[in-house]
Amino acid sequence: MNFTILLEMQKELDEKIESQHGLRKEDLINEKILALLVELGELANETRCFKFWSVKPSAERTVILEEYVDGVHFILSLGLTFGYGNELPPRMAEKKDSLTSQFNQVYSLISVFKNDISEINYAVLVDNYMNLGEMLGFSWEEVEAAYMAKNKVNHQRQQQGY
Ligand SMILES: O=c1ccn([C@H]2C[C@H](O)[C@@H](COP(=O)(O)O)O2)c(=O)[nH]1
Repeated sequence: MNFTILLEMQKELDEKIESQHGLRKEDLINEKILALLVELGELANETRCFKFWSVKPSAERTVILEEYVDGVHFILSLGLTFGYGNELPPRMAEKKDSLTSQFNQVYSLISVFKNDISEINYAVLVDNYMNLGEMLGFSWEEVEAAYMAKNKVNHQRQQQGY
């Protein structure tokens, strides 16, 4: 598994967004961290994994996958900002024993990364976000394909003045 193609696609999308809106990626760190936290919340909301007070089922798998790859966009985008993500270390993180705990773990790791933007903290975040994807039942091939589809939509949105 490698990120090379996705990083290249993310770079192209980010550059389009930056030039269209007259921004520099170095100035968008806070926004992208918050965007990632928000996407993670949207993802959790669609799974409904923490809603012990409700009997409604989770959203459809495709909806959950789309939310998941929105998060992948911002993770890659943050990696590109700091030159991280080209060489990911081997998968080492252990999965938590419930989806809710895994979500809380990823939230914590986004904060850890925000407070100390190091390559190791980035790699640990990526590792745990990938574990979250596996716990949601997604293969890497599915994630890649869904990422590519959403990346295309994001380009179209920019062209249409989103
Ligand atoms: O610099 C950016 C800004 C946004 N997005 C993408 C990530 C998500 O797929 C989507 C989020 O857009 P909303 O649907 O939340 O507006 O935009 C990027 O890839 N790079």
